[in-house]
Amino acid sequence: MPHLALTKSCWQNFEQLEKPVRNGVHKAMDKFRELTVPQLHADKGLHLEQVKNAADPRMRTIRITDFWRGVVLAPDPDTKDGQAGTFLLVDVVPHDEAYAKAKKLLFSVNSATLGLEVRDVTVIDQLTKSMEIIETPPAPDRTPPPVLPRLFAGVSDNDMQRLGVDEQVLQAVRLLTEHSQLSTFGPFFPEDQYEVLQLLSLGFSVDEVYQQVIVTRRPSEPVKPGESSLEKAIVSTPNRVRVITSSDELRQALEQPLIAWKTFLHASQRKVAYHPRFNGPVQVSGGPGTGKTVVALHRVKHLLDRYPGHRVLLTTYTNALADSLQENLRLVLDDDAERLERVHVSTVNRMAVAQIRKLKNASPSLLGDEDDRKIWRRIRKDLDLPWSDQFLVQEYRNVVLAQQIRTLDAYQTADRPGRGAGLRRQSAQREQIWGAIERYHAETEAVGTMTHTAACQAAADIAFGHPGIAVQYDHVVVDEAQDLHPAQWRFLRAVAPEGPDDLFITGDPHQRIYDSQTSLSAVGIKVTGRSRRLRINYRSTEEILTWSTGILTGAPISDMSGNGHDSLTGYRSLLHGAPPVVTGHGTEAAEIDALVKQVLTWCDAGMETADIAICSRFRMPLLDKAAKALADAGIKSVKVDSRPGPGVPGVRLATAHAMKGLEFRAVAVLGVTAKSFPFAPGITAADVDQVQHDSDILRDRCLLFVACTRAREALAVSWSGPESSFITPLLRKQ
Ligand SMILES: Nc1ncnc2c1ncn2[C@@H]1O[C@H](COP(=O)(O)OP(=O)(O)OP(=O)(O)O)[C@@H](O)[C@H]1O
Repeated sequence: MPHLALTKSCWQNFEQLEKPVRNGVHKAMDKFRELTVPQLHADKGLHLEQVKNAADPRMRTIRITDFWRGVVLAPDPDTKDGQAGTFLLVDVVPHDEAYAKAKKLLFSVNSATLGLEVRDVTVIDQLTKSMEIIETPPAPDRTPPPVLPRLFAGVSDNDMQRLGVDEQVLQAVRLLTEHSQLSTFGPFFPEDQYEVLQLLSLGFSVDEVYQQVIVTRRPSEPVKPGESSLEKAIVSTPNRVRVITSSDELRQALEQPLIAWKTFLHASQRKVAYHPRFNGPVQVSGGPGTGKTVVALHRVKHLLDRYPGHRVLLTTYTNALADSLQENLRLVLDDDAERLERVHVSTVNRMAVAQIRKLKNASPSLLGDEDDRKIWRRIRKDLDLPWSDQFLVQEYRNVVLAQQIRTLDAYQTADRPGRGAGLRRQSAQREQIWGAIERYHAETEAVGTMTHTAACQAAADIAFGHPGIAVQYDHVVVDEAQDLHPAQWRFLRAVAPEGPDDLFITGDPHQRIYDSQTSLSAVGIKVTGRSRRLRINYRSTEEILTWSTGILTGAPISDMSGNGHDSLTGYRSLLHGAPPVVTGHGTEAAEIDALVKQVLTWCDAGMETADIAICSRFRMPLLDKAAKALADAGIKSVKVDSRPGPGVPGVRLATAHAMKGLEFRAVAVLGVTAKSFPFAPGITAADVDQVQHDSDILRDRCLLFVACTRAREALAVSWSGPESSFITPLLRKQ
């Protein structure tokens, strides 16, 4: 019997089809599973027919209803698969459109990745011709235009071929002189070839592109003699094609809403998520929206399937993100109770508190940042210390807690990485600070309070000290890892005993928005040789991405392993849309007025209120004013902190910190002023500690970057009065 496969675009369009058409698809698909190829051809209802004058002689159409047709790619006729091979349902469209589409599509097998690819031959030819016309020499009496350097002049035809760029594409590519032309042409090229060209244009060498694209994608087994390369390509392209193996699978698949990330992983995502076994901790990094969370979810699935009976901890940074992970886990595990039961989803802090509660039979009372700072302020004043409250808070958190320093002697000799203000070893200054720390310990212990970070430290001590009592997991998967403090890492290390597939870590150092600079190796987590990077953004348009990435230009970002710097080189999106709306206003009232108009425009364009988020650095006063103005305009709003479920209507209101990990079709970032980004009271003065000052500024820069990169289709950035210095260079470019 023949097999059936569906392309990603066919799936994506299926949801929009009317019920009778969907029923027609089901009926047609049933026949593909029940009949032999000759029977399929003979079936009157199905009307499987070859398309005349098609660019690809294997193109067929099938009848779905009176007016709708399926566009189908038939197996290669001259191979044994011609009789039992895979039919690919490419799209379901009205009759005339189906024939027009079937005529111009050409499927091929990429010579390097061996993946299936498709192109509209006519469009590429037309684009090439239009470029050639521009190049035609001018009349003899006109001055010839300057010869522009070619975009890919440095890449030989042989190398292009080695990377799978074929003749038709190469002919077009050789005419390109600018990146913008590649962005216009690219989406018409076969996907793997476009990806190769994008990376080359971003400055990656031929060998680097070969490693990144070809090696990751090429199937490990070569095409066997007699096997059809088309057939092999169909099964080797899971990021764009889904092969259906049973009638139940088809029915279930078509009935469920399409969740592209569940089915069509990019090769680089699949390779790491479904890697059979890692010998130790793995780190996956990538810019915003590159699918790190998606990969983490698929890894959980893989671990549950590979290790029956094993238990997995899936952690993230905030409760809101943990809720969303739990929800998505249900989807990726198809609601399978047995596997769901073996996964615990929690924030690290919540786990740590549970750990302490288990041992001490009482919950610690947790100190918020503001209350913690008040304690330090009092101690500073009482002891008449020459340092600021902030200096003391940071010294305790980033040196003492980070390195588990428990005695004056240890503090006197400790390195203080990331701290610029010099404190000599064995000095009276360190002794003075230690006095304050002892006082802090005594005060907080007396009333039984601790910060979340201290709770993680205590929980790690319990876990290491009482292994019998501590909860342990066979595997720990960590999302949003960039902000974890060393104490949190130690706790995670304690709950995940060392071994194969012990820790799977995803994060992005460009989104570090808390004051935690951790080196994984310093907390005993060695990822050398097991570090992977994702580069394609699936969330935002290239326009939003380019603008947002500009906020970080020139800012050195240290990587998670602690061994060097991270970069967004090669980070890109395949989506395109309108550029961000970036506007300064004379007054806050004018900014809020413009916001309400913007939200109404987005709603008029068909967005639900829950698809829209409004964000500012702080809740007060802007978000409250925005909520009131929206209410006056009859638009409901709801705070993200109140954890509204996905079905609750209302524009989402969030502080920039609360936007971490979330995404919306449209995002308005308000109050991007010189006073808010950076927020001076939160920045250590340069003359107090230059290193900490730079790190505080960077943290605020990343915060604005995080807020802007939550937008999928539309981003509006606004301020009143002087704008943030982080965006001034971007305004000059506009
Ligand atoms: N292979 C895929 N196919 C389709 N959509 C995808 C794919 N991978 C990720 N996405 C979508 O891209 C968006 C971003 O994914 P995800 O949240 O996993 O990225 P992330 O790297 O964790 O982002 P961030 O670091 O900004 O929080 C989500 O809407 C997700 O569903």
